[in-house]
Amino acid sequence: MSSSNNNEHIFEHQRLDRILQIIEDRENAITQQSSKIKQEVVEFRKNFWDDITINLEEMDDVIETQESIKQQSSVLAQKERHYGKNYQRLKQLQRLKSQPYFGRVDFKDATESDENQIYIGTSSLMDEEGSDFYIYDWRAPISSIYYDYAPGPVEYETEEEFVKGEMTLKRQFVIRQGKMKGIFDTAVTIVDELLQESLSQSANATMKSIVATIQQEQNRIIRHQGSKILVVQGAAGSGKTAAALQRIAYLLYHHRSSLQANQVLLLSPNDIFSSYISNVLPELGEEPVNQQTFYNFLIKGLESNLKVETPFEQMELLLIGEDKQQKENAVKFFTSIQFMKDIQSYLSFINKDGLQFRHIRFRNELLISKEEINTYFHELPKSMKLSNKIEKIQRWLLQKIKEIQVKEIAANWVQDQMELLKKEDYMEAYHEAEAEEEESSIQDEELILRKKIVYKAFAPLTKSIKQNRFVHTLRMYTKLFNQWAPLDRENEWKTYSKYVLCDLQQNKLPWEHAVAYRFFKGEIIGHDVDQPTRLIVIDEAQDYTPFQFAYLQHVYPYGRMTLLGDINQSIYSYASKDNPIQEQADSKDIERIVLTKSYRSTKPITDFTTYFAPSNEGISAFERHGTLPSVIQLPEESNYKNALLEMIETRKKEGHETIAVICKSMQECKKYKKLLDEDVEINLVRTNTKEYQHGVVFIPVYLAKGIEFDAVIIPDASETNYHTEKDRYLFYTACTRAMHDLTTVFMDKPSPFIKEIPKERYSFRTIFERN
Ligand SMILES: Nc1ncnc2c1ncn2[C@@H]1O[C@H](COP(=O)(O)OP(=O)(O)OP(=O)(O)O)[C@@H](O)[C@H]1O
Repeated sequence: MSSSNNNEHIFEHQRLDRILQIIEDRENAITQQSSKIKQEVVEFRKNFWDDITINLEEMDDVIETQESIKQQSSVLAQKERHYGKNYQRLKQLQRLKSQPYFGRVDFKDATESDENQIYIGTSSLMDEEGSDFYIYDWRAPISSIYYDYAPGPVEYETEEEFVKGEMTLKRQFVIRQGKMKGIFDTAVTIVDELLQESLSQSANATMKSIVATIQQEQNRIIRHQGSKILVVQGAAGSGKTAAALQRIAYLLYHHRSSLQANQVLLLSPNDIFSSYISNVLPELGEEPVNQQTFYNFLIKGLESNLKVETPFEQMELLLIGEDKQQKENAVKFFTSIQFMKDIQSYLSFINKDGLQFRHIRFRNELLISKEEINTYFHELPKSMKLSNKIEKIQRWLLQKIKEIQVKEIAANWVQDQMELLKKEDYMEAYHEAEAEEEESSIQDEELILRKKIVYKAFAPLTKSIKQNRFVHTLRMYTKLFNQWAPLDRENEWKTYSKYVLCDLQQNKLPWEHAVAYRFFKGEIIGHDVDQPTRLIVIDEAQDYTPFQFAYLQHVYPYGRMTLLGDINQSIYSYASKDNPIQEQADSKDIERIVLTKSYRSTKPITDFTTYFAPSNEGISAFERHGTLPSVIQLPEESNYKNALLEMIETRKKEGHETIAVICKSMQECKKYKKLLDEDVEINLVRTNTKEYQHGVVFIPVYLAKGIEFDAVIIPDASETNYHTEKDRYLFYTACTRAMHDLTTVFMDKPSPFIKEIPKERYSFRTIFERN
C-alpha cells in the first residue's frame, strides 16, 4: 500500500470515528431533551385545567374561555409534535450509527475554486449551525453524481439549475455496525465488488434497500420526474421492484409538502410479495405506503356476499380446468378495451331506459316502491350523468325517510319498544330534556325517547340508502348478458355470456369480471376509491389486462403512475397483448425505460434462462460466478420421492437458506406434498399465505412471482408439463427466481425449452435409483 493510500485510510478511519462520536452526542442530547419534553407533557396534561379560568356567565366570557382552552391545547400539541419529531430523528440517528455513509465524491463546481467532499448516506447529518453537511442524503440533488458518473466532468440538476463541475474522486465504503470494513476508490460508475458482495448473500425473508449500489439505469427510474406515466420493462431480476421502492422513497423526500405516504398506492401481485418488500421503506426512514393486492383493492367496492374468484383460482382453471380453452377465450373477451366500451354503451342505454331499483321497506312494510323511485329517476334531466342522478335520488330518499320518521314517532311499535327500555334510558332522557328546557315535562322526555327509538330503528335503512343499496347494480350487470348485446357481435356475446350468467346466478363473479363490474357499478353510484391517491405504482404490471389499466386511469385521472413489468413473465398470457409494458406508439404522457441487466441470478443461471426467454427484449447477465444449472433425468423406474428429498438435503448442506420447489400449479404442489408428507414436513405456500418464509417451500409459480430464493428446484420440467407457448412464460418465470442454484428435473422427455439451450450451458446427469 502506498503511503498516500495509507494516509487516506487513516483519514477516513478518523473521520468515521469523529462522525460516530457526533452521532452519539446528538443521540444523547435528543434523548435527554425528549425525556424532558415527555415529563413536561405529562405535567401539562395533569395541570391542563389549572391555567384556565372557566367563566360561562356572559357570551364574552364564553368566548374568552374557549380561547384560553384553544391556546392551552395548541401549546400541548406543539410539545407533542416536538416529541414526535425527536423520536423520528432518534430513529434516523440509530440507523446512521450502523452505517453513517457508503460513498464519497469530491466535487469541484465549475464556477468555484474550492473542492467539496460529499459523503453520502441513507439520511443527512448537518453540523450544529446547520450550514454544512457531514452527510448528504442519497436523494439530495448532488448525490445523483455518485450514481451517474465515474470521476471526470459531471453535472446534476437542482430545482433551479443545472450544476456543472468535475468529480475528482469517487470512493465507496463498507461500514457495518459502525466499523470500517473496506474502502474502494473507483473509476467505474459503481465498483463491482460491492455489488458482488451484496448479490452473493443469501436471499432474505425481506427485501433490502439498495441505496449503496444503485446502478445508473436504475437511478434514472428512481429520479424520473417527467411524464405522467413511467413504464419500466425490465428483465427478470433487473431490480424493478428494488428501484420502484427507492423511487417512492425519493419522491416522498422531494415532495414532502405535497406527497404523503398515504397518497401512494402500491399494487403488488400477492400477499407474500407484500410481506417480502414491507421492510424497504421503513429501512429508508419512510412511512409505509398504502400497499395492497389488486384483488383486495377491487373487492373493497363490491358486495360483501359476492364470491369473487381470485386471480389464482382463475389461473388454476386456465391451467388444469376441463374447459380451459373456453375459459381462456372468455377471459380474453371480457378483459379487452372493447368490453369496456360495450359497458359504456349499455350504461347509456340504461340511462335512458331506466335502472333496476329495490323497494324500500321498513319493518316489512313497503315505504317507497321501486316504481316510485323509477318515476323520480325519469323526471330528472336526461342529460344528467348517471352517478349525479343517483346522488339526487339518494338525497330525495333521505328526505322522504326523514318525513316518514317524524310520522313514525307516534306509532304503536314505538310505544311497545318504550316499555322495554331500561331505567338508565329514562334517566338519560330526563337529563336531555332538562338541558333543553329547565321546566321539562314527562311528555318532553317521552318525545325524546320515542325519537331515539325511531332513529335507531331507521339507522340501518338510512345507512343502506347512503350506500346506494336502493340501486340493484348486480341485477343490471346480469341483464347486460341476458337482455342486451352489442348489435355487431350478438352471437359472440351470447356464447361468452353463458358462462358468466351461470356464475352470477350462484352469486359468483369470475376474476375477469371483477374490474368490469367494479367499473360498471362505479359509473352508476360513483367510484368509491381513496381519492387522495396521487401516485400509483404497479409491480408485475405485465399481468394487468388492458381493461384493468384503463380502469385505474379512469378512477385516478390526476394520479401519476409507475408501471413495472417484464413481458417475458406474462404468466397470464391474455394480458400480454396491448399491455402498456409493450412498446407503445409515442405519447407525451408515457416514458418507457428498459432495464436489461439481470442482477438476481448468477451468470450461468441468467445465460441458461435467456435461451428460452419468450421475447427478444434484451437480457444481459451481471458477472457473478456460480455453478452451472443442473438438468436431471429420473428414469421412470426410479424412486422419485427419494431423489427429490435428496436434492433438497444436498442444497441445504450446501448452505442455501431458502429453497423453493416451484410447481406449475397448486395441484402439482399438492401432489408432491402428498408424496413427501409422511417423511418430511412440507411447507406449502398457498394463496392466503401472508408471509415469506425461510427454509424449504413448495410454491406454485404464480405465487413465486416477484420473489427470489437461494436455490430453486423445478420438480417436473418434462415435456408433458411445459410445452406450449403459454408454458414458456411460466417456465421462464419459475427458473428466474433462482439466485445461486437452479435444478430442473424431468422423467420421460425434457421440456422443449431445455432443448433450446446449448448443452455446455448446464450440467446433465441421470439418477438411477430403483424403487
Ligand atoms: N443495484 C442493486 N444493488 C444491489 N442489489 C440489487 C441491485 N439491483 C437489483 N438488486 C437485487 O437483485 C434482486 C432482484 O431485484 P428485483 O426483485 O427488484 O428485480 P425485478 O426486476 O423486480 O425482478 P422480477 O421481475 O424477476 O421479479 C434483488 O435481490 C435485488 O436486491
